[in-house]
Amino acid sequence: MHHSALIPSSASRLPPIHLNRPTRSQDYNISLSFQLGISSNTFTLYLSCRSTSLSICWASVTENIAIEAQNLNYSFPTRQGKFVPILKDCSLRIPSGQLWMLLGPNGCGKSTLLKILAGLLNPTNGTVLVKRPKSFVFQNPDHQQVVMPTVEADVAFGLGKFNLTCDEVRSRVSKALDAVGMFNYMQRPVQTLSGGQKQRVAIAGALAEACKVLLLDELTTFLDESDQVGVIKAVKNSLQNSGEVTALWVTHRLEELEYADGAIYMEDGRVVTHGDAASILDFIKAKQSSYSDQINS
Ligand SMILES: Nc1ncnc2c1ncn2[C@@H]1O[C@H](COP(=O)(O)OP(=O)(O)OP(=O)(O)O)[C@@H](O)[C@H]1O
Repeated sequence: MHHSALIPSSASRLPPIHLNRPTRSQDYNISLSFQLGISSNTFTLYLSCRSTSLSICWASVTENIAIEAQNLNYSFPTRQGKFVPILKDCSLRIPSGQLWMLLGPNGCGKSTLLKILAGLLNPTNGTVLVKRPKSFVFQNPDHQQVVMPTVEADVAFGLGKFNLTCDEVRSRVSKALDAVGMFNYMQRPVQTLSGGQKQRVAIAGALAEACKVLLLDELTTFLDESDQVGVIKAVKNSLQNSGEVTALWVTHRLEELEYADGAIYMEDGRVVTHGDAASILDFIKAKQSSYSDQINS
């Protein structure tokens, strides 16, 4: 892979710095990224090394990109000491304030990619930039962050790490529960909620912590249709209210694409295509119909 693939075209490139030739004879690439909290902007330092020269450039990651991955690879180590490739050269870009979906057949690597974006797994190589704070919400509502006796206490629980007054905590909890349509459930014991309501409370917890990116792993898998629609509308509503929260939603359900701004379609560890939701829906439908034609012929 040529080093220029790692460098955004908008980057202002500095003159190359020449280094001694590496001891190994083949060309190789290095890409490193740093997130610096300089005012409201995020800056990335890209280092690209090819054989005898190292070129360095600063790229300002524009405010309107919330999630960016470049040439991500991930392999699982086996007990025999071998590596099984799971993600292969995945690149994607998601603008701020949008709801994107991640789709693909079972085992294609969606959850693995989401966990890398969440920082729960480290990629074997490649770069990842995700705006912070970011929150990962799990698939099964009974296995996740919901731990306190009432809905209000549960959402307030995560705010303990901030130095907030009681009024600030109350205000954040109310706003977050309102955004997901759970304001009237504030005093309900968590265990009396439906699966979808628990998911909405978990999302409210992330919103109360002022998260900028929500990473949502197949939230609707165990939900019935009305809970499913309730959760997805809650996410959409939260994004619209804040204007700056971005969500990436892993799903198998094509009908959920109607709520999305954009989507990524994966197969066998690769990002096959990504773009606006309508185009991805057309792409998947065309694939499905050519598959049925093959079966019926
Ligand atoms: N801990 C692990 N060790 C070894 N292989 C794993 C591990 N976790 C996942 N895999 C493999 O990695 C591949 C991708 O898994 P992943 O869960 O990311 O896929 P997915 O697209 O989310 O699947 P699904 O839609 O079924 O949830 C699969 O082949 C899976 O078997």
